[in-house]
Amino acid sequence: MIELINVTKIFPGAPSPSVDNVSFRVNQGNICVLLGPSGCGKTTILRMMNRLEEPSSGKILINSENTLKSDPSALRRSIGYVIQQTGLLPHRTVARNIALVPGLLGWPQEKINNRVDELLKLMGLDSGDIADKYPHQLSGGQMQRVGVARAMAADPPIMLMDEPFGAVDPIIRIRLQDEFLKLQQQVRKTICFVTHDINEAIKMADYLIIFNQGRLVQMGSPVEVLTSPADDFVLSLIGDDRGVKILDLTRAETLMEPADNISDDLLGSGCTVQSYQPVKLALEVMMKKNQDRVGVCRGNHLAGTLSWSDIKRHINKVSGEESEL
Ligand SMILES: Nc1ncnc2c1ncn2[C@@H]1O[C@H](COP(=O)(O)OP(=O)(O)OP(=O)(O)O)[C@@H](O)[C@H]1O
Repeated sequence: MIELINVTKIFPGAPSPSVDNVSFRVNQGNICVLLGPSGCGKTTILRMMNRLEEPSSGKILINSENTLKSDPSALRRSIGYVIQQTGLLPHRTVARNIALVPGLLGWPQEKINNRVDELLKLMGLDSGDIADKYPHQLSGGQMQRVGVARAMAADPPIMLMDEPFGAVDPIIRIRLQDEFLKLQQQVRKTICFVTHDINEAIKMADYLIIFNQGRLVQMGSPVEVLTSPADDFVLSLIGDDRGVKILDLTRAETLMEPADNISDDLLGSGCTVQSYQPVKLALEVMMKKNQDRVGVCRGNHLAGTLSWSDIKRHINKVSGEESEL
């Protein structure tokens, strides 16, 4: 749906390209996360997608159309854009901020009002309480939700999200991430999401693209990147605890031993997880219950068990370490 082909951006007077010969594709309905340290060119890439910047060379296709041949205003109205500072207009109420793009597109007022109400509900905001407030009267979390609602107002198929949850505290941030992932299950937008937070990247990404100094250094699913980092830079970016991060992405059923000869005692003890839940949760349940294995259930039925030694073996395998932990 979005494709970059050999895109380079050199700002006037800059000693080196901010974006250096970058090519990648974002598939429809996926969240593609651009990850990398500050200044590696992530924001510039997003801004080139909606023509707030122009590439020095190369091209960007959206639905196979070269964006440089489209009308920039029409292009921007067809793409939702969320930035860290939310970009809300301070002199407009929440409702009028959300109504901005539908208004520019000439929607009838009643349709706009209904859409504003619908979006506030979707974002878990009480319309009666918040619609007539101004941005400075909102909490950080509310402001970020309104920023996302505004970007979604005209139901664009593509959303560009630049550190959209960066300005809130870690607890609200996790809540906003969870809410957004739940919402994405319903709306299935094509999303390019920028962050420099590895944990956020792993959590949000269907597909991860890593940059260093304007260059693309690795792309793949979070599990692929964690299990096979391309070089020392990626290794340092993802951190020493990549084994633990993988446990958060691995479903309990993939490591369990089948339940053939096991009694159902574990079921009674509450020392269980569901088959689709992450191995990391299984580890937490084990520690809480002071056990060295958990039951892995499908619904009410015990499908297998997962032991501490199964998990250790897995961590050693993905970390490529010979030694026992
Ligand atoms: N308008 C501009 N003029 C000149 N240089 C710019 C401009 N915009 C960005 N740059 C430079 O391009 C490089 C990449 O910046 P960019 O904002 O894309 O990085 P980033 O990875 O998004 O960083 P951050 O995570 O800090 O937002 C930086 O060196 C920055 O100084």
